[in-house]
Amino acid sequence: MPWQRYTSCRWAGDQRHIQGAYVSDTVIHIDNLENRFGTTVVHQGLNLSVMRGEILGVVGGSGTGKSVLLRSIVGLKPIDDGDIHVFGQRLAALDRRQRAAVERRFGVLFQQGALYSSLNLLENVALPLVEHTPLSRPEAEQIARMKLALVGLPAGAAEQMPAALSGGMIKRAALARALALDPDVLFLDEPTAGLDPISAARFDQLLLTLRDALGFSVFLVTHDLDTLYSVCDRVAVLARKQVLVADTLENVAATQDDWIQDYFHGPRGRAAYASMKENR
Ligand SMILES: Nc1ncnc2c1ncn2[C@@H]1O[C@H](COP(=O)(O)OP(=O)(O)OP(=O)(O)O)[C@@H](O)[C@H]1O
Repeated sequence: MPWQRYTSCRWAGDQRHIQGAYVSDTVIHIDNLENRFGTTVVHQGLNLSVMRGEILGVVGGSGTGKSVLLRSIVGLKPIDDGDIHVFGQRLAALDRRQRAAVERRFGVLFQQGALYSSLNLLENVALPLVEHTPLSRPEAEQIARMKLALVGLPAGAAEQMPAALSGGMIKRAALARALALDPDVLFLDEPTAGLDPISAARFDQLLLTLRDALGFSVFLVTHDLDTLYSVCDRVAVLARKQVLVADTLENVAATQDDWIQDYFHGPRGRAAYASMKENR
């Protein structure tokens, strides 16, 4: 029983105070992960945990393997070594049916939004419900309308095609689809990329509000320093094939590492920090 193994580990009983709420569980634990493409080693000896209810920001230079890490957890990239435990279950030990049950508890928003261009917003959001639940199409569409409202889209948006929408609306619709099955963990790959600063800030605020209301955990790959400062409980830095540090933003920013110092204390980092202080 893999979960029994956890009970003797330091992080199993770890209690953290995250934005006003105590969380006491690890939902994802990655142990000694290795990922390769041919002779290119992307991850080696990578360790990381995601705690229940937290928003974990994942940062690192381009090509350090943030998206590959996300894809490994959600089952889109077979890992080459190590272990990933999700909800106390070792992924490699699960059969197809068990794995599908775990993956059903994930919501994923990919970098490009990834809506089906031939389906309107309502059909896009209803699709996972039609495919993965016994709901009838009218029932699925009723829930899809609620999800579209939840992310702040007007009722009239349901019948619109993705091509007719702004970037911010597409991100919201993609978020509605990621939330369709009421996930326990939401995976977001650069959700604010390509958005203007006002739309990006609104998206960040929406994410925070939904997390506080619904209590899911978030694995958030981002380059956006404003997002890190405004929504993340902890930040993990990927560098040199591993997670260099995973801690509060304050502790991460104080870590003595050239990339971290450049990233958090360069001009953009200082501006994001100043903006966060101003908005508090
Ligand atoms: N399907 C693939 N085949 C071969 N190599 C790949 C594949 N997917 C990713 N890689 C390589 O893995 C490495 C990590 O890629 P990944 O997309 O995870 O980086 P990233 O940190 O998300 O980068 P960015 O911040 O630029 O999006 C890169 O060197 C990339 O070329």
